[in-house]
Amino acid sequence: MGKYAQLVVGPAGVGKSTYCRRMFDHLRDRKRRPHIVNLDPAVPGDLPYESSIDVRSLVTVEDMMQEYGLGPNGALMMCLQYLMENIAWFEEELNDFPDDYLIIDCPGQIELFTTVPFVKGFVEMLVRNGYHVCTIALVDASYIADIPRFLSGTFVCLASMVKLETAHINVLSKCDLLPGGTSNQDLEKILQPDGEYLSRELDRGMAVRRLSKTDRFARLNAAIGKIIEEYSLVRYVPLNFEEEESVEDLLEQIDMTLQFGEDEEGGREIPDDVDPEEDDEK
Ligand SMILES: Nc1nc2c(ncn2[C@@H]2O[C@H](COP(=O)(O)OP(=O)(O)OP(=O)(O)O)[C@@H](O)[C@H]2O)c(=O)[nH]1
Repeated sequence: MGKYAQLVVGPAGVGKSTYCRRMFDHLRDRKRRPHIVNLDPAVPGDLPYESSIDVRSLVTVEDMMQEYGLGPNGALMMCLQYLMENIAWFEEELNDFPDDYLIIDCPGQIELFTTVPFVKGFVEMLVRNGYHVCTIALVDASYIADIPRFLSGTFVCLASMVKLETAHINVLSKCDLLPGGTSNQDLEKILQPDGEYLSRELDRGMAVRRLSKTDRFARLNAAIGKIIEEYSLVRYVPLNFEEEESVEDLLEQIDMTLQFGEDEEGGREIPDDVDPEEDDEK
């Protein structure tokens, strides 16, 4: 049986902790063995879930602020550097979890996934320890009402995809909050991005913000739409925790991405009514 990890990333308030808690329940109901890891040393007080590993047992932002007189962002960087220097501590904690499934709640600061090397180093440590890692990048569904905002969220996802080099799934979080009038057609333009629609919306956004649209910007907007559509760089999975089917779909995609179940010795159970040999012949 393999070892799996979901690295849950996204800006502050996008729903990472909620995702971890709800994903934990779903995985446990499916007889997996999930563990939540809190990787954010800045969380004050109690976590909204029961964690199996909490980086705050090693170091906290508050400790670093007091010890070095740093502000919160500098202290966060210092904490993660400290974690990487003491990664043996984390690996020791992991030793208790053979064959298990980690759900890792990450801090929301974007620079951790774009410029500084800590999270990449952390992923490499997991891989070294036999984990198959999938990054789950969350973007708030409310962003789709404002395409320039949505695209900036999308480029953040893209940056973490390029930087972390793991299997990667973009998730549109909080879909239960989408306005009632949102049609499947509207949503489809986002989930399977329509380049022309995106560049048109970028042009429109500039007009609304009274920005002067030079040819150069027009070409840039067109190029952004094209990159996202033609190179299939970004696909989103909508997630609505109020709908069981939505969570099932996401889990299926994660399983496929992590190639869960390909290994005969473990992974997803094959339903009783399916003959694997017959299936192979198809
Ligand atoms: N309706 C709805 N609300 C959600 C959902 N996910 C999160 N929220 C709410 O959004 C707020 C932020 O959620 P968190 O899970 O704390 O977000 P986070 O990304 O962990 O936030 P930070 O830890 O600050 O980075 C909370 O009030 C949640 O209750 C969701 O799927 N649906």
